[in-house]
Amino acid sequence: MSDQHPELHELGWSDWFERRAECKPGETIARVAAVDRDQLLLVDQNGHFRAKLAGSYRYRHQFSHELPCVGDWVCLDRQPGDAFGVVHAILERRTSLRRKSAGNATDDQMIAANLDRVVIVQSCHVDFNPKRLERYLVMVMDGGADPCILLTKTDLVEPAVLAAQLAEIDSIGLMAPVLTLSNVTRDGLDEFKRLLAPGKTYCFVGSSGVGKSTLINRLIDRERLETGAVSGTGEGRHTTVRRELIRLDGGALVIDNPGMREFGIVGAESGIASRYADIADLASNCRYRDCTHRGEPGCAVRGAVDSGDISREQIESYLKLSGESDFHQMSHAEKRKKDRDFGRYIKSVKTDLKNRD
Ligand SMILES: Nc1nc2c(ncn2[C@@H]2O[C@H](COP(=O)(O)OP(=O)(O)OP(=O)(O)O)[C@@H](O)[C@H]2O)c(=O)[nH]1
Ligand SMILES: [Zn+2]
Repeated sequence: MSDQHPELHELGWSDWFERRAECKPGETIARVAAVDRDQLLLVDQNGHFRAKLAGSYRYRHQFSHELPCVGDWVCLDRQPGDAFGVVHAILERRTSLRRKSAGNATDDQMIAANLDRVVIVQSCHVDFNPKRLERYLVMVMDGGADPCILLTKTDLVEPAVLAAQLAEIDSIGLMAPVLTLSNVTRDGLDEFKRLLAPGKTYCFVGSSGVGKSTLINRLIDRERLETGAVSGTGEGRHTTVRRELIRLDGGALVIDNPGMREFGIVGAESGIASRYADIADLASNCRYRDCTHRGEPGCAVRGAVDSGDISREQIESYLKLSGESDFHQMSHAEKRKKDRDFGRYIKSVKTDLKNRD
């Protein structure tokens, strides 16, 4: 299909969405920049504007994960002169970050959608905790986004301490990039900025106090954060909405909202880890010891996909998480070691999740 929305690429649009856009004639596409109760702040090639969800959409979609969240792409109706656009559809999400509900997956709370990379931030000073890092990793991968690990406050520890932490992360054997920086000395800041590609969407998760806001303020100039709010009058109510989807000078998009801050603190994610553990168990039944689960005969993992026991998405994120995309390039001994390490890793995450509450 030809690209019908070149002007949206700076906002994160891609062929993936183009193939799934099912807008009716006359409807346009925009991205959700913030959600404020029943009002949406949208952005398209012409700038920011307000919108509401069509009553019919609300009627047909009652689960919380079906409601728009920041980062979503929507189809809307907006006549010239209208104060509000009317949103009729939300495009399929390529990735998401969601807070798992204790009960049904349909009650999951969406935090943000269509993130390309989630930066998991820990301070190397007092916050460093590999177990927590692993939990974040599993949650990020479960939503389909690529993770990246960032250690902040390098100015507060001796180089040897930092080196030991990096070695510990390395021993987990994940393929996610690991970066370090100090918001104070700005050491590592330029390297980190190089990771941010134009038209890609990023967000930052991690415990309170690790330096997420400080870093985001370094990336955006402060002024834009404060004047980023858009005022408007909605049915007699005067409100101000702070933009949560921010475009950096280099063209990368950053989502920053309060939900991010709480992400990972809430429990009940053990379902995810046990799902991965199930796949790891299955893999031990594959005919070939070094099966990559990418089409070998006698593959138990593919078998489970074919019979519908596990979804293709789960397998994809499992393969990503286990780093098995690089698997076939390893020697036999390396593969054996990796299998063992990953099995152990998954078990530790699972145990850790169990022990948490
Ligand atoms: N020494 C040092 N201090 C830092 C660094 N980055 C942030 N800080 C300080 O750490 C404190 C917390 O930083 P924030 O940016 O507010 O942390 P946060 O992750 O946004 O925290 P929440 O908003 O609660 O999620 C502030 O006092 C910062 O000045 C760093 O690289 N080195
Ligand atoms: Zn297999």
